[in-house]
Amino acid sequence: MAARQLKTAIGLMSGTSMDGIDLALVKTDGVAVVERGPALEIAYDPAFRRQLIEALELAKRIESRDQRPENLGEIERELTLRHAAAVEMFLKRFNLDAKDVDFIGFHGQTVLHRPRQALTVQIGDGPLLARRTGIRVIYDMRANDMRHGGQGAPLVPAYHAALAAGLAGYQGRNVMLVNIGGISNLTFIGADGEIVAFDSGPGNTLIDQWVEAEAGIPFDQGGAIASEGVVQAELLARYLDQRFFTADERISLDRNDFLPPKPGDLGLHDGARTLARLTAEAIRLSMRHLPAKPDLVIVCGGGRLNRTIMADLSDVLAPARVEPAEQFGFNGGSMEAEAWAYLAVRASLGLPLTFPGTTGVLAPVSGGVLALP
Ligand SMILES: Nc1ncnc2c1ncn2[C@@H]1O[C@H](COP(=O)(O)OP(=O)(O)OP(=O)(O)O)[C@@H](O)[C@H]1O
Ligand SMILES: CC(=O)N[C@H]1[C@@H]2OC[C@@H](O2)[C@@H](O)[C@@H]1O[C@H](C)C(=O)O
Repeated sequence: MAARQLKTAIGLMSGTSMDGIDLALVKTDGVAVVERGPALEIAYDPAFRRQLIEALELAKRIESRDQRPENLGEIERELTLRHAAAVEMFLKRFNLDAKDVDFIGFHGQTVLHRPRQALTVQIGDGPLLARRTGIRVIYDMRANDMRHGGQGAPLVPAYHAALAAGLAGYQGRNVMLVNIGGISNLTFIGADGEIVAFDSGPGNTLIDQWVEAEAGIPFDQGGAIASEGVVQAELLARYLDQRFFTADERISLDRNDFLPPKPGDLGLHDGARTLARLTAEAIRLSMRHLPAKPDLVIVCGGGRLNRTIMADLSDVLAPARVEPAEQFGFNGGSMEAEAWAYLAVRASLGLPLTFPGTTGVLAPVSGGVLALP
């Protein structure tokens, strides 16, 4: 059989933390990940971050996915132009030309996600991005999954599985990849190759909102604030009592499904400590949906840099080995962007992006919309 042709793609991710744009280049045949290229993160300035927070508020009024209430359309345009500028910067930085790139995989910014209503909205204008960059863009990769009964998230598991397929020393073992971004999600790859994935609870978003409200800082660097606090058992129990942690069904999450604690007597440190523990306990409890326990847990996303979360995770998942992605030669900060590059190539070939075991979709489906320059 002739070898599949390799494609070069750049993935663009603006995640639920709304901290910036992650970019990564991947060369792939859409099956095996052949080569992971450079990655870059471009932070949003605080003013644009405020606009995105406003966008989440405006989006609450959306009833059908094309609606853009008030100035949401303008924010979408601004977001797209920032992505175009980010691509330009990426190409320049790594000495690449637009014609070296076959596809951009464009996530956009999720502003609303209501899987029960089969409604998911990512702002981001694919055709505008294609015109600005001169590169073919594949965007809106979640919608087709939802049309076929899926949760519309997570989509990264196909990429996690491709990475795990090359993992030395753990073939024939149960491996789990956990992404701790704003929200956390996990992919279990069983010793027999079975893939099960789902959103696993709040990641960093509550911690970010808490330290911002209490101390005016955007995140708990290294988990240092949390490390000085004490877990407040009652508050933790109240969070874990929510349906998400007790129901049999698996459901994907919207950023607003969990809210930070109310300011009051709790205090900065104890709040951050309790929320870090919540992140770990949420992952542990979500694992009730898995067919077996993992031997190895690989952590990616910004939360891997929070030492309090990592220590809690090792604690609650023992005896599993818990390691940051870098321990296995992966880039834990760019994995979602890499995934969007990989998924764009898969979409271009009509290969499935999601599976019954990942989003609950009725049958494996492809997805995405192609925009030409
Ligand atoms: N050095 C650090 N120490 C502690 N936490 C960090 C550090 N760097 C990043 N983070 C946390 O990680 C978050 C960003 O993580 P990431 O970029 O993986 O999220 P995202 O991609 O926006 O979210 P999602 O995966 O939910 O879409 C930050 O908001 C912050 O809370
Ligand atoms: C609707 C949406 O944007 N969901 C995000 C969010 O952030 C993490 C988690 O919730 C995950 O399900 C998903 O993103 C990743 C990239 C995914 O689809 O795999």
